[in-house]
Amino acid sequence: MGIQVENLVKTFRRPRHREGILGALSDLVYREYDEKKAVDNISFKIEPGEVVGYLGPNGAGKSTTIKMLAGILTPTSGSIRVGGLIPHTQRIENTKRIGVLFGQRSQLWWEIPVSESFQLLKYMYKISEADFRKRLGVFEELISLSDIYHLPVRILSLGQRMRAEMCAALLHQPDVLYLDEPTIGLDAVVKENIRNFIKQTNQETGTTVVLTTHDMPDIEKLCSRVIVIDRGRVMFDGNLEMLKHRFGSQNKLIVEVEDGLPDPQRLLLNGADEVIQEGRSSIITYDRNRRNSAGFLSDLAQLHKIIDFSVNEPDIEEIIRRMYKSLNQSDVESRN
Ligand SMILES: Nc1ncnc2c1ncn2[C@@H]1O[C@H](COP(=O)(O)OP(=O)(O)OP(=O)(O)O)[C@@H](O)[C@H]1O
Repeated sequence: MGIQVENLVKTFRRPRHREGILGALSDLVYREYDEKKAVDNISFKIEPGEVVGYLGPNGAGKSTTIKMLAGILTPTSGSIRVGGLIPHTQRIENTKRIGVLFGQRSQLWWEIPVSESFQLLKYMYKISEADFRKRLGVFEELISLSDIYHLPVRILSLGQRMRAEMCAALLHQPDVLYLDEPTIGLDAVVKENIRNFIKQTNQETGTTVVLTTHDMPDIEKLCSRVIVIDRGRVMFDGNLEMLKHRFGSQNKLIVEVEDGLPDPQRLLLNGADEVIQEGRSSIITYDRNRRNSAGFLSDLAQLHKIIDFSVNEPDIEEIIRRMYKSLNQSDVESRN
């Protein structure tokens, strides 16, 4: 199922708190409000079966968008179509076709065993006994459920609960899955299990997946495309290769020479963007679209005996960090 979002806006009205006792009394008599545009004219189109990472710094508007896509929040303006439906007006039909997981909040009933939550979901979504059994079998195979199936949710560890939450979100075999921070707070092994589960579900059932995350391996492992937002606006929409090309052209050459340290000024004159010396190593940062490691190495070899060297390309974590930094810089520039 595809998703179409056009000129989406969500403005929140927040009561303004005036300072001091007089301020508090005035607040009681006459409330003033601040407006916050959490989502500011966002448009994108997601094809059926795509796995899209919806990224951005804290407070960028990711959760607000997901809540509008899921029909939990009503947009201030703009339009959303999920498989042709308008989520906030056709809530019931829409809910049947989507699965939602908010990593920070539980969708399961706290006091009752996972198995009974699943029975309730089976009833709510009118899942046949045969389909129910079949899906439990798939979940068991992909993520293993039997160890926690009869335990009440409140006694589950975070990792155990997230396994149950993922299965609960997928029990009715939704066409679209919205995941808000699905791996937050999990240990490395559970994270990897959850990622595999999402990937296999997408591959086997063609479920469209939109996920927000601050976890870079989630993105690398899962997302064929990323949409990056900042202060409610789309800053980048494309595949990871495009993102790497735009923000990941800086390589690091790490060199160790026999006789002391090379002259940083000379390296900077030769086109290095930055030279950091740590112990016996020199870390030379350069833009690989303009320079290459061979150039630096041959120049260094004229004056030094090179003992060791390596070249590091930036990983996705570094690329996103640079992108967020450049978003902040453009903010500072536009304010000046
Ligand atoms: N119910 C609300 N009332 C008022 N303001 C809100 C409400 N929900 C979110 N906001 C504000 O809207 C902005 C976007 O919030 P949102 O939760 O969508 O960000 P986010 O990108 O998901 O952030 P994070 O990565 O920290 O989860 C923030 O400034 C937030 O304070």
